[in-house]
Amino acid sequence: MASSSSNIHENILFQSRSSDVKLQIVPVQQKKLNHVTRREKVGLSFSNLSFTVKQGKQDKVILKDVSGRIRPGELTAIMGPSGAGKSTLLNILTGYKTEGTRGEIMMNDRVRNLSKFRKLSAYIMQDNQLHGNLTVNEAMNVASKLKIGNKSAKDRETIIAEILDTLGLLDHRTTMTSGLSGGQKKRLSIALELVSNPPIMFFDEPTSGLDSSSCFQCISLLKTLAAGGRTIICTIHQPSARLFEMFDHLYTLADGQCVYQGSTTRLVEFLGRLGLQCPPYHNPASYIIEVACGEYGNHTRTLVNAIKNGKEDIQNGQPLPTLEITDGLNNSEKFTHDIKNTIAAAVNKSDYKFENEPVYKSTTISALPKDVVDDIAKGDAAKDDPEKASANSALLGGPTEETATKRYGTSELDQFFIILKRTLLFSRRDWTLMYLRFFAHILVGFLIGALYWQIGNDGNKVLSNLGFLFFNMLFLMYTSMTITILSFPLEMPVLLKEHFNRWYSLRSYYLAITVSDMPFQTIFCIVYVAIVYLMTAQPLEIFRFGMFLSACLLVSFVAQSVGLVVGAAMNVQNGVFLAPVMSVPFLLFSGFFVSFDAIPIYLRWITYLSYIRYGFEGTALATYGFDRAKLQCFVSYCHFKSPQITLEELDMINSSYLVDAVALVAIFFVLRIAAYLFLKWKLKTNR
Ligand SMILES: Nc1ncnc2c1ncn2[C@@H]1O[C@H](COP(=O)(O)OP(=O)(O)OP(=O)(O)O)[C@@H](O)[C@H]1O
Repeated sequence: MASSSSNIHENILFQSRSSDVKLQIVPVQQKKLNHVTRREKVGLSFSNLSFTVKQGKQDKVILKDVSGRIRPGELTAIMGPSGAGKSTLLNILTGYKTEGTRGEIMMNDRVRNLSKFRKLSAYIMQDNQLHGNLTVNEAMNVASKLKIGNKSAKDRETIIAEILDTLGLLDHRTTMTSGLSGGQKKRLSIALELVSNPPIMFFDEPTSGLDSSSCFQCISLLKTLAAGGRTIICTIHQPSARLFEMFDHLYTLADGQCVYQGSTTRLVEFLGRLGLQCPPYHNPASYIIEVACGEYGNHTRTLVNAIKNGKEDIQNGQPLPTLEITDGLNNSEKFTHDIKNTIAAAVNKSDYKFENEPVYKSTTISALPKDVVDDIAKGDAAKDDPEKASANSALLGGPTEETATKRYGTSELDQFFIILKRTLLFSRRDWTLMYLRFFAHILVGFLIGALYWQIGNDGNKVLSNLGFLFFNMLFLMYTSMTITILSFPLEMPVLLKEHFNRWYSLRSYYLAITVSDMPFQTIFCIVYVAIVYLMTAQPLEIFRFGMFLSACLLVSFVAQSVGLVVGAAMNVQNGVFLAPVMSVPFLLFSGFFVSFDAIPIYLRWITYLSYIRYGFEGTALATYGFDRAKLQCFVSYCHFKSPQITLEELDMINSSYLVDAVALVAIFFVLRIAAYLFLKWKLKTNR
């Protein structure tokens, strides 16, 4: 009976939704990850973990001295009412949150080295964070090149096929990520991380937004991953009874304290001992949440004391803890004292072990496919024998030299090229980023060309021509800046996830995105400048055109850098408002509205910061400088017939094009470095 149910589960798990009808006739295939890199098993324990945030002048304690233990080969659920601290605990365990945290986190019974831990773990966040403009295959290729770039292309291909097959995504290889269903996106997020076969995986609400069937598929998948020897931890709100029984281990929080830790099958018994009888046919998962919410009276302290705030771990076959009579307060102070002594002894001896050694057994094991059960059994049997273990399990095996020493799966130079290629690929597919921008440049180019038609050599229309030069700056500034402000913050969540999961360094990423848009921006700018330059009849001399174009290009690159700084420092809403507002002084002090001499001395410094001024001056010098011959005059008197007079009026007679160009290059570099620093800061503070 159990075996047939497991077959059905497996079928449901690995068939696409559209092929439900074939469910009964497709033979069950053994789906195992045989080619992924073998990694060591990771067990995690924590003791007296507290998390405090500042709220105004006061400290708010969110986690209160909780302890716990999470074993490899088990699927662990962190449950609790809303606001109990589930996400906070998960974020601390992943290493995503470090500030404001107190307490010990141990990895395989040794004090955790966060850097080493991050190499072994993967954090799959709630909102999937995928690039919509890549196909499943492309996304997998990028992940594999970044994470296991040392393997041959053929090996990577095999691993990708194996993972996609196992996760039921093989038929969707060519589907765009944006076209996947919620459950498929979740599976793709898992597949991307599975490439490097992390022994410990964290999931923040993996079932949120999924229908009940997809929830079941998702949890079944996590169960299968756990059965392979991995440590799987996820937060979950309130699973159905069917989902709940798939978890091996339950960690329940209420008001920042642990109210239950142990096997899911012992929960009802544990609560019963404390006089909290779960009604028959009532979902135990709902019942513990109701108890934690205080629907049956305030039992939080009793539960916290009974489970010793997570120090007790109720496993199958282990006696339930006896309820200690206390003064009614939780025992955390006593525990803190105890554990500090234990840790101090451990640091001296380096052999710290948790109170209760794990009893590694799952009562829901019969719900799993047979090969998975075999794996668990082998893992169990080989537990005390590392050699046996590495031979038997898909996951086991000590860390290789590589995983032990290298921070990333590939060199930073390779990372740069892989990210560059990926960015170019989805830029090419991004309608707004590419085609709309291209059409906007052409359209505005022709409009401006028509408006200022053939005025460039007319001595009577010099002021209008200066207006044209200024408008060029305005247009190039806004288009380059706003597109970056709009698109860059959208990248942030993906960057946060990938960078946290050690796909690449921030340096490689930043360099790649810095370089990636330049070719497109250059082409758009050349097309625009060529159109307006010819239509407005500016001097037809190659060197003047070259200088004019260079000044325009530099201004658009600088404006793009401003967009990057704003995009890195704030969200889209604030950026879209603030960036244009902040640009106003630069426009005012560009030299077009007020000449330099007319500006009050105490405000002149702003002109030195105005990149628009350097751009405007550069194009004006390219147009009227370098001994340009007198303009034509079609009326009786043209005041600006001589280009010299125009430059004198603009206070540019002694200006140097070279100085303008160097200033623009310098501002460009300063802004790019500033954007990098903002990004670095944001990656830190966003956690
Ligand atoms: N940075 C912070 N500043 C202030 N309060 C915070 C901060 N982070 C978390 N909290 C508070 O801590 C409590 C626990 O938050 P957490 O997100 O961990 O809860 P949760 O159990 O995951 O809730 P939910 O199920 O609703 O997501 C909440 O009351 C939350 O408002």
